[in-house]
Parts: sequence; structure tokens; C-alpha cells
Amino acid sequence: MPEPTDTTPRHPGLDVHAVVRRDTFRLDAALSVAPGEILAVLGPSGAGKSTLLRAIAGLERLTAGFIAIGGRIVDDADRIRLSPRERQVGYVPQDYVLFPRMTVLDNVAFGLRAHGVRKAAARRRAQQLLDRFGVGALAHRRPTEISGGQAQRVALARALAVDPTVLLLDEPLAALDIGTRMSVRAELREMLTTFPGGVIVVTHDPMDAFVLADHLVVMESGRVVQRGAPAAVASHPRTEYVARLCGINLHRGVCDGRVIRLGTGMEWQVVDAPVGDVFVAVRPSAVAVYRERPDGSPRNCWKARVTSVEEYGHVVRLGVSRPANMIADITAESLALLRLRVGDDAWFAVKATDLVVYPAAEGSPYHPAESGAQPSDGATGLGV
Ligand SMILES: Nc1ncnc2c1ncn2[C@@H]1O[C@H](COP(=O)(O)OP(=O)(O)OP(=O)(O)O)[C@@H](O)[C@H]1O
Repeated sequence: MPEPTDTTPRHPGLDVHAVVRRDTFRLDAALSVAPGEILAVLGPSGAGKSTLLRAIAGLERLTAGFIAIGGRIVDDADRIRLSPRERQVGYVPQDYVLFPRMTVLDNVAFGLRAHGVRKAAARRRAQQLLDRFGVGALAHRRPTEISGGQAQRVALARALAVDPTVLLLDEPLAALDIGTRMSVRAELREMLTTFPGGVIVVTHDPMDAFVLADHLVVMESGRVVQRGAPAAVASHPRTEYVARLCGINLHRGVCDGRVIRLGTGMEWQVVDAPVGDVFVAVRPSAVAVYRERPDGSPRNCWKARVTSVEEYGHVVRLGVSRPANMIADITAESLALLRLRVGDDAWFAVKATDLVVYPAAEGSPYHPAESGAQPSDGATGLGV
């Protein structure tokens, strides 16, 4: 990570190291987005995602660091601080914030007018964009007379009207109901792939990151805690937050290459695993459940008390907390055969070949699953 004083842009897209101090909160995050690339910033509420976007857009003052857009410094936290309009940034805030008294057409033409484009030309360009996004027929309505999905397209058209180098979308789908969300998400992906600049999509929904983004940055408490391709992040989580979002069991232990000793004292056999401090990820569907101890099984096996039983369609998710927080997905038929209820003891097992083991970086911000949080809380993600 560059030092906050390093103001050397690395490529023609977006290059940022943003430090923002505010009361007890401190944002300190570095990221780059190449032209044509879509980066998702995923994180829990209060992680600093909106603060980061607002800093890039020029709406938040940097305490330290720099922002380079299109190969030029637009903010160095010192002498250089271009206004939002001068930054070549298209910014769509969380609730779209369309001007309620203007028509949809004038909302989209607004940015162009602010850049000095004459009224007739600005309106022509605005109409073209609205047509392209399939909402041209709504040009003369007010924002209060259109749906959430339509408002999302209008807001996107407005942000793109000024030909930005970088497009910043803050929770673009959060205001939509679940049904609309899925279709608009797919449409948004289509629209974004034709945009030549870099895109940052802020979201707290891992599905948005999977469908929309090429790369993923995970933020917690103002810091980047993990980055990579979405599938790689989901299969190799490094924090409990990421593991829960993706519905993966995550543990940490010390490995000698063949056996991992978990923090809880349990020992698991592994195959060709790295030596040292490691993370172990286990898919809930890879955890087998028995009433009695399975005989002669090559699996890692332990007894635990069931703490939760939740049905998700044909899948039943069992939670156990000791000796290690764990979720196991079994079929409804299996549950009927096992006749398990909360408070019952059962045997749990995982094959050595189903354990995904990877080195844990020094000082990694993992919060042990034994901290008291229940494994079923929020563990409703993708189950990859
Ligand atoms: N205008 C403000 N004044 C003071 N503190 C603020 C302000 N806006 C945000 N904060 C605080 O800054 C921190 C980061 O907030 P931010 O909105 O960037 O997080 P976020 O990840 O976008 O959260 P969310 O997903 O809920 O929008 C939080 O602790 C928040 O309470």
C-alpha cells in the first residue's frame, strides 16, 4: 500500500489512497480501477464505503492521501482539490437524489447544462441517453411519477451524461424490491459493460458483487480487509464477515502439513496443506451429520449440540457452537431421518479433501468464531 504522501498515479483509470478522519471513525483505503473495469466495494454498514465514494467525488475532504483520475491528481489532501464538477466523475448517491421539481429529461440534462452545454443540445443528449436506457417515454414525468427501477436508470443516465472517466454507484439496487432488483441488476451489468471508464459499485449485497463486478474489495471499519476476484474472495474468506456473507464456515489454526490444530483444540486431518498459521474454509454442504459416531470413517469427526435448525426450501441449515461454530446444510429428508432438534447432540464430520486450507496473513483481522456470535446469524449467502 502506498504511503499517504505518495501522489504518483499508476494508470489512466482511478488510483486512490483515501484517508479521512471524522470523530472516532478513520477511513484509510487504497484502491485502483482500470478503464473498463468494474470494482465492487462490499462491507457492512458503517464500514466507510460511502465516505470513500464521496471523497473520490470531491464531496468529502481528505485528511491525507491522494486521488488520481485519468492519470491526473485531482486531490492531494493539500494544495490540489478539484471541485466535484472538475473531476470527470459520475456519481450516483444511494437514493439517486433526482431533483423532484424537474422533469426526468431536465434531471439528465442538468449536468450538461452545468458544464456549459446549451439547453437544446443538452436536452437532445439527455433524450438519447434516456432512450438508450429504455426510459425515453418518461422524459416529461417528474421523479415522483416513476418507479424505483426507472429512477435508477434515470440516475445512471444523468451520471453518464457528462462522459465521466469514472462512474461511482452507491448501493445502486438498495432502493428496489427483491423482484425488481434481480432484473435491474442484470440490466445494470449490461449497461456498465458498454461504459469505457472505470466503475466502482458500493454494496452490502454479495450477489451484486458477483453479478456486477470483475474485482472485489471488502471493507470493514474503514480498512480494506480483503481484495480479489469475487469467486476467489468467497471461496477463501479472510474475515468472519466475508465468511458469513458467503455462507462458509471459517476457522483458523496452526498446520504442520497433515494436521490442523484449531484454536478450539480440535484437530483435523488435511491433505497437502500449507504449514503454519492457516485459515480453513468448509462449505456447509460438505459437513455430514450423524446420530451415532460413524464407524471406520476417514473423516474428521466431532460431537456437538445442535443450536439452531432453519429451513431454506429443500435445505435445512443446522448450527452448532461447540467445540467450534459451524453450519451444516442437509436435506429436509435427512433431517426427518435424523430427527434432530435444537438441544440434541449429533456427530459432525468433514472429509480432509473438503477442507480448503490457505495461509493466514500475519495480523489478519479475523475475529474468532468463538467470540459468542451464532453461526446461523446472517449465514444466508451464496453457499459457494
Ligand atoms: N455526515 C456524517 N457526520 C458524522 N459521521 C458520519 C457522517 N456520515 C457518516 N458518518 C460516520 O462515518 C462512518 C462511515 O460511514 P459511511 O456512511 O461511509 O459507511 P458505509 O459503509 O457507507 O455505511 P452504509 O452501508 O450504512 O451506508 C460511520 O461511523 C458513520 O457513522
